[in-house]
Amino acid sequence: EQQEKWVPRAVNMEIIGTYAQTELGHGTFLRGLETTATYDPNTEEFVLNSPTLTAYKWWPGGLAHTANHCVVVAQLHSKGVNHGVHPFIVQIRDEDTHMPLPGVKVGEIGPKLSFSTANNGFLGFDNFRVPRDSMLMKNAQVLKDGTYVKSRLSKLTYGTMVFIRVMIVTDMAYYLSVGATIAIRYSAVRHQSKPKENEPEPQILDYVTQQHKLFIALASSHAFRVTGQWLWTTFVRVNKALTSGNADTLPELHAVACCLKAVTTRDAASMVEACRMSCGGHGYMTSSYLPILYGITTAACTYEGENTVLLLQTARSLVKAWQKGSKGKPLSPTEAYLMDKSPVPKWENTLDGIIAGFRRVSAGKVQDCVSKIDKLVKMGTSYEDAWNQTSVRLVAASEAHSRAVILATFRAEVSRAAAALSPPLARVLHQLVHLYTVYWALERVGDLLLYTSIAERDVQELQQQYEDLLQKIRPNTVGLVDAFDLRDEILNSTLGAYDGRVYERLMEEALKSPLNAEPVNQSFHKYLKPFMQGKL
Ligand SMILES: CCCCCCCCCCCCCC(=O)SCCNC(=O)CCNC(=O)[C@H](O)C(C)(C)COP(=O)(O)OP(=O)(O)OC[C@H]1O[C@@H](n2cnc3c(N)ncnc32)[C@H](O)[C@@H]1OP(=O)(O)O
Ligand SMILES: Cc1cc2nc3c(=O)[nH]c(=O)nc-3n(C[C@H](O)[C@H](O)[C@H](O)COP(=O)(O)OP(=O)(O)OC[C@H]3O[C@@H](n4cnc5c(N)ncnc54)[C@H](O)[C@@H]3O)c2cc1C
Repeated sequence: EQQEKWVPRAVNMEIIGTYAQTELGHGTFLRGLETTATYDPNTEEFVLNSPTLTAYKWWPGGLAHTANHCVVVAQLHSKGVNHGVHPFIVQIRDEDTHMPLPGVKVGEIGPKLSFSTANNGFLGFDNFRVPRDSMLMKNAQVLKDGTYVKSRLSKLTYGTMVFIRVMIVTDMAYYLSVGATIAIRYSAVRHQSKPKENEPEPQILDYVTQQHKLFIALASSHAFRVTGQWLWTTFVRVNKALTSGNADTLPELHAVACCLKAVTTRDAASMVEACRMSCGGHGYMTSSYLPILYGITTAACTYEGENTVLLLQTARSLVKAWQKGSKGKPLSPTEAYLMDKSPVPKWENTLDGIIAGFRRVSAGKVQDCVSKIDKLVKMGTSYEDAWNQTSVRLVAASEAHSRAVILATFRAEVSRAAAALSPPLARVLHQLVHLYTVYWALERVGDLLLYTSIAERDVQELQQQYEDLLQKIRPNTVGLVDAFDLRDEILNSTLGAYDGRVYERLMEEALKSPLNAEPVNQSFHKYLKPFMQGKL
């Protein structure tokens, strides 16, 4: 009945909430969170407290001035025992006056790289009492007398984070579609330089280096949208199993959500930055929206699980899978390829050949990690230290695994959908799959040379395939970004507007600057003039 109590009020916006988990002192290590929730059986209440400065919640979006409730993650104490972190729904502001309630200290954390509208806040409790039913009791419970009833699976507390990580993959597809639309439309409008003296300045979109910078962002948007849909379907299936008490598929979902969130956010941030730089000086204008878009995508590399930490979570799963598989036990579908012990096949410069190559790279890296860890442990190093000393390789193995998942999913889903598409559209989408796959083969050619039978002539041929694909995709580029159908109001960009009136829009925006309100700014009279007269 807790959902009946809280959900309708949240849906109709009586409750405006946020997720208050991260503290000044801990964001990654959840078992180290310091906020306490101590059960008082005499009053059937929890007493929330921030015992130290580092216990203050810090970062939750909307916490500073918007939220009047929040989900607080705190160490649950009852009958003198600490049962670990649990979620509590807590009202922090009066619903009429919006004043912080007594015992609640809340405020804004200050300027950030971007997300300037998110009023991320801090929150401290001074022995703040909440009723027993504030504890979200879907998984674990505390009875009236303070008896703690354990969840059947402690990690279910972490379920919110899996959900958001799943959603973030699709978010990155969207942000890349915005960045690609702005940069490609601008590149179609911008003319620059004179490679041929007797011809007009060409569109910068005709420079192959510009195509190299931008087409991968376009292709990645589709790759991440398709992968995000696959991941969501997987999430729904796992959650259905969880509701019937079967948690067998949760570890695989956690592992694949971690590495896909990490890889898609890092790619999105770096590709949006490439979109910005491909627009020259005008890409550095806030009015282009690209700097803001970079701020949004790079934040995703940190929030909802810092990328390195998440890649190491996946690596933990890959190492365990390797050890399980080596004992002949069955592996999860996404990790089953790790046990492919067949001899390394002759390299093929085909999509299937490249996907198989990435699986070989991932399996080879995982095997190398397991060998290094085993060797260190045999020499007397603790497992934890051996893990840490191998962690750079573990992250690389995780990335290779993630790339293999994306490549295979993108190819499979487009091939499946192609049958229902017009031949011209199917052809263009296949070109994007091909470009994405060959791009990453070239980006990771060192790994392929180490773990597959790819030869120098294959690499030369892949480079030529890549350059041919840039040429094939060029005529459809503007059509492909128009197909994202992003309205000008959403793009919010002087460079990406549908009508292509870039220069007029740049000047219109510039004239809105408060510094253009008067021909001589008062700073001249206050600082420059006295300085020039030697009076400062
Ligand atoms: C509407 C949608 C909107 C989309 C987004 C919009 C923008 C959003 C705007 C901004 C929003 C930003 C909002 C925010 O930023 S909210 C704050 C986000 N914060 C985090 O993500 C914290 C990250 N840290 C952790 O998750 C944990 O501390 C980790 C995992 C690192 C270690 O933790 P711990 O030390 O306790 O665990 P362990 O490593 O010993 O592993 C122990 C076992 O547990 C398993 N395990 C671990 N985790 C999970 C899991 N989750 N599901 C299932 N299983 C899990 C694990 O596989 C292992 O299994 P085994 O190997 O023992 O079998
Ligand atoms: C824009 C934004 C919005 C946010 N919104 C929210 C929100 O709404 N609610 C909320 O609760 N939180 C929110 N956060 C906080 C976010 O979840 C944390 O910042 C994130 O979990 C990382 O934790 P941290 O900041 O403590 O970094 P740390 O974990 O301290 O990371 C610092 C460095 O230490 C490394 N490191 C840490 N642990 C390990 C390890 N075990 N192995 C190897 N390296 C390690 C990391 O890789 C990283 O390089 C937000 C953050 C941002 C930037």
